[in-house]
Amino acid sequence: MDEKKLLKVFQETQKEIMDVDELSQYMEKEKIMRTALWLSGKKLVDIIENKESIAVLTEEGNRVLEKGLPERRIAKYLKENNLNSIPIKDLKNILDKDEINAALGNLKKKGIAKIEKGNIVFETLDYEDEEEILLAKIKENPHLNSYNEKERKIIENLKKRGFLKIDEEVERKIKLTEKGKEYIKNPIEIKEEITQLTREDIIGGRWREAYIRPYDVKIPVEEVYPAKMHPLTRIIKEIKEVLISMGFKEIKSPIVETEFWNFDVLFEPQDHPAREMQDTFFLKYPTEGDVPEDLLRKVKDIHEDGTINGLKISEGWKYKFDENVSKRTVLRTHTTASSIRYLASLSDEEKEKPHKVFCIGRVFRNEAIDYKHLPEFYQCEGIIMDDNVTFDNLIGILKEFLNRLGFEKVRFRPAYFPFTEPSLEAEVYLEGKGWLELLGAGMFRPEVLEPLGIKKPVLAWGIGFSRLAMLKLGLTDIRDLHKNDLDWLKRV
Ligand SMILES: N[C@@H](Cc1ccccc1)C(=O)O
Repeated sequence: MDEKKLLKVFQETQKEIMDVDELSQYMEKEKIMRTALWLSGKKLVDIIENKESIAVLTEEGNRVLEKGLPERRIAKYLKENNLNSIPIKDLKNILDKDEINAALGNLKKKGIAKIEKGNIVFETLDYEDEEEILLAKIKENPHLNSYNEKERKIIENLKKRGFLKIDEEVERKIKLTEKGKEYIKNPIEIKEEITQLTREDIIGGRWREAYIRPYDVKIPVEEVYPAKMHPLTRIIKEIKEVLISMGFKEIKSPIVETEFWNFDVLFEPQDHPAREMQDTFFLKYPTEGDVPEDLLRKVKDIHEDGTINGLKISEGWKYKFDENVSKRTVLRTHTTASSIRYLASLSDEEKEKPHKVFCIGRVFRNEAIDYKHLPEFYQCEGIIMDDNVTFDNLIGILKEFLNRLGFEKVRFRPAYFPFTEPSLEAEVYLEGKGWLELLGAGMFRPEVLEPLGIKKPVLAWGIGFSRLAMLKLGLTDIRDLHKNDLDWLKRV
């Protein structure tokens, strides 16, 4: 209906081309462009855009218009006080500090006053100032192309002085095409139109007579940015949904961890290089954490000589285990600490049942910050405990998991972790980037499971989640994940 209305305006005014201002006498302004776009899609009109520079007075410029330029304010002051000169040092009573220098310079440049022995001496107090005149003119007519060269120079100066800024304005005209001209030769009948079908329309039968307007989803509209979750939160949610749909249950564990849970229980020897300063954040407060004594003894035996309750199951690491090291506190370096805490928490009865759990959380490593390293990042970790689960099952599950996260090509290669055997690393293929390492996995070693009294095999995997988030969001710098750049957040 609006389209017909607009064409009817052309028909009645017998004009061929009209701008938005003219048309707004006949139609609401917001509707004009939308309607014109629709008509131009039907080749009935052309939209002609004209970019034009306009000068807009700044807040300061408006003030000047009201009170005069700083140099004028000096002149006014002198006039009111029947003077024709003033010491420079007294200017601070009339002007702001930052106006003084410019005012002095301009008085001299414009030949309005001279400076003699620290005094400003005016030739005349009633002078015309081109800058003031032009400022007033621009307020009336901001279109730059209506000013001549000399005026433009002045405008340039007003801009430098901060009284104006130059903006670009797009002027749009709507012009009938040949097809449009043909169309308006015939009478235009405007029928009642339904844009939103209501219950009353349906019951009352109005739908039968009125024209029901179809949607045109191609009409450009202003972009809107609805409120949304941070992309990282969104991906965490997505991963959780995938894992929950695969039958996993979520677990959590503390960020401040003892070396015992972060390393010892995982059969990482106490002199393992990963514990060294460069990787682990050791905490000053609290210095020590609680460690279950019974388990501590078992873990100590396994580390020292590979025995469990006096039974030798492994070579062990053959060194002197230090219980004080176990109690030291660290920021957890991996979420495997959560998995192992979960296994240790199972009662005898629960140990008879199968378990599938996962944990997503922050982990910390003392690494130099660069495009792919942050000292704090996310990991997502999962375990499956059940009779007869095998390494093949692990590969199958990981393939499924990675596929569901949107990675189609996945490959595995052997790897080493102190707590799993066999171990593997999974890589995913990304178009244009090649193979990228994404996760580590394996079957917990007997040295890990036996002290916990777990007899069933346990599959475990840990995924570098921040990395995954980067890949999914198409970022090349991990720092961008946390920069909270609003433009990026709006779009992503
Ligand atoms: N925790 C290991 C990943 C891993 C988890 C579970 C099993 C094997 C490996 C890491 O941080 O790199």
